[in-house]
Amino acid sequence: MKTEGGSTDAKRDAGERAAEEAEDGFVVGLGTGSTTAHAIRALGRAVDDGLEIRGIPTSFQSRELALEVGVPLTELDAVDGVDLAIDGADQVVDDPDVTAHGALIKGGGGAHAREKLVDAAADRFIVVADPSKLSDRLERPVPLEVRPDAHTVVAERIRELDGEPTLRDAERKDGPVVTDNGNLILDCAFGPIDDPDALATRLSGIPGVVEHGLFVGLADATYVGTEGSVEVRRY
Ligand SMILES: O=C(CO)[C@H](O)[C@H](O)COP(=O)(O)O
Repeated sequence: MKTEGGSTDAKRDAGERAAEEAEDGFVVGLGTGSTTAHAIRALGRAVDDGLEIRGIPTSFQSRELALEVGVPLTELDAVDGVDLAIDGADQVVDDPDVTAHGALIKGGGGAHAREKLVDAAADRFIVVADPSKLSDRLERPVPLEVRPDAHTVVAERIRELDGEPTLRDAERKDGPVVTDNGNLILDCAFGPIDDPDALATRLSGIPGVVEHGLFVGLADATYVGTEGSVEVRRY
């Protein structure tokens, strides 16, 4: 379930601007997706120019790209902390008048379990986005990474919460998407989500759910590329 739309230039502007926040000695969380890929490429160029960082990939995709562009890698359990995480989002609440301002839906690439681990561990978590991701509330389906043997019982619990679960199908492979962790993805439509924090708590409590794609209270800022400039939302 990749987010559709969004200009490449806007994504590049956001990603490259966020990469400028990395400093010598930083451990940097490397998110997943097309917007973050611009940040990883910019970090690779900065490393070529002498910046000394280590990256923690959040997916097979971000690991491969980091290796390709020369960002030295480490692991979450091999470092004392994460200084900065840069990651994309599928939807971002952009309304300073609501408590959910800055809450996210992630997992369009099925990488949200590792992304949440790394983003939550970071001293500073910057979301990179183009304007198509901004919304006054979260309403896209929420991806749930679920254990393969649990997908039918989790789907039933989602229906009890008035959600509509859909097992994510793979493209160019018969059957479902299998995550980097060997699990399945249920995309769960709840309609407009008035209280993401409350829904996040309920989803976390369902046995068999490895991780859900609601990121509430985690982001420190969103860098929004607007084709030529970058608007910064701080939380
Ligand atoms: O959460 C994610 C992957 O699980 C991505 O960050 C999210 O889907 C945004 O991707 P893109 O920058 O390609 O629009």
